[in-house]
Amino acid sequence: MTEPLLEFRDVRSGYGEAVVLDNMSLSLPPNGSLALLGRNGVGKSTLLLTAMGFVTLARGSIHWRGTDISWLAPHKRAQLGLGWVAQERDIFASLTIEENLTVIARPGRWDLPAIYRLFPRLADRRANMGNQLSGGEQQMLATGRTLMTNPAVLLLDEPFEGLAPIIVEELTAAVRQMAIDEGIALILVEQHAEVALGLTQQAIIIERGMIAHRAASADLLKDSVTLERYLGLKLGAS
Ligand SMILES: Nc1ncnc2c1ncn2[C@@H]1O[C@H](COP(=O)(O)OP(=O)(O)OP(=O)(O)O)[C@@H](O)[C@H]1O
Repeated sequence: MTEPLLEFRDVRSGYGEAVVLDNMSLSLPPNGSLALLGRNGVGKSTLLLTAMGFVTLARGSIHWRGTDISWLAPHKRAQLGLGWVAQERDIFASLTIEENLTVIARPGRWDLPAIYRLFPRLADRRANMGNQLSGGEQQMLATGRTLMTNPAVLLLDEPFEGLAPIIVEELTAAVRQMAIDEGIALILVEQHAEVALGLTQQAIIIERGMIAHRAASADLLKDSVTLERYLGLKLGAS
């Protein structure tokens, strides 16, 4: 059996005394893709922050290719190949697009030409400053900047939030290319469940910090009862 790329074993984590995630066990194979679904505030972003080491573990362990990384600092996890794209996007406002892309780059197949092929909008605006970008361009830049570190897994936190439908389509195509064509593993936190399920192989639904449901994404997409029960989603109406 292939060793998982990233594994959570019975993880409990949170902020200070407040437990947000509990009994969290999941396993992401190399080239795997996982949608994290759930209503607002159930702990999806906290799961990504826990994977990166920004949120401290209270119990359990986190493993990368079989090695326990539970106590490794976030920048060390990034060096191992965990590529996190924050919900806030965190663009450097006083740097150009090109400078934003190269500032934390590491050698690999994702270099400037590859990012510009994936996001032609960024190529057109390469000299624009970070504070002169639309929300969609910021998201492309945040994603491109993380790809420039040549990660083995991308952790995307609500990448489509607040974006116009045409931009969502462009980004969806890019994510599909990364995940399906390029084989980068992916954990995708997303409010648009139908979009997330269309981009991933597996899905979990989180409720009050615990896994309430696991399924293959294609199966969950057809499971209107579960989607409505946990997400309040009526199929075709999202
Ligand atoms: N820095 C923090 N300090 C204390 N509590 C926090 C902090 N960040 C998040 N929380 C709390 O942790 C819980 C889970 O938040 P989290 O952002 O992980 O949820 P989420 O599922 O990603 O929600 P959303 O879809 O709204 O982003 C919430 O109750 C939230 O208020």
